[in-house]
Amino acid sequence: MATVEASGSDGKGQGVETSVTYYRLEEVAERNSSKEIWLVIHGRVYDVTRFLNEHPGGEEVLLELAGADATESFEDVGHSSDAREMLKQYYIGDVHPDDLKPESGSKVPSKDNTYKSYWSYWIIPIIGAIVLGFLYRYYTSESRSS
Ligand code: HEM
Repeated sequence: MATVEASGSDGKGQGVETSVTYYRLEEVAERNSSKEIWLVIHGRVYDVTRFLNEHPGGEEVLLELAGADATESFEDVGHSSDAREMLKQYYIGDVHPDDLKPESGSKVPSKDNTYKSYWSYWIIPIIGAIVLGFLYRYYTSESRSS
């Protein structure tokens, strides 16, 4: 089982391979100067302080996103697989589950909406057909009786 630290302050895994340190977004946001730069990419926290001068894309872009979620910018650049491999060196932990954007959560209501729209899509024509059936029977029975 993973050892979970609810709020890491030093980011050390204490040598346990399976341990995950969770960081609140507030903690990440504090690391936003050139002294210490943390970034969030795909829900993972990276300490890129020592990478600042080595980044082929320059230090400015990292400084701009310091303490924030850089997922979109990281993906927009189309980083190579080598760049993605490099991420591992700077990984210090995960964003606390309570702070994760409801990416999967938002799928549930959208599924619900699809479900609802699916029903409204079918129920209206079905009710319409039933009403038309009744009207047809009503008029045909009336014309027969007169
Ligand atoms: C720890 C995070 C990051 C790592 C390890 C990383 C690594 C790299 C590497 C290895 C390259 C060379 C090209 C490649 O191999 O893809 C690169 C280029 C670049 N990176 Fe990053 N990067 C990181 C974060 C970011 C972020 C957050 C941005 C924000 C926009 C960014 C913007 C760029 C740009 C603009 C280039 C230059 C692309 C080019 O000239 O073709 N990088 N990065």
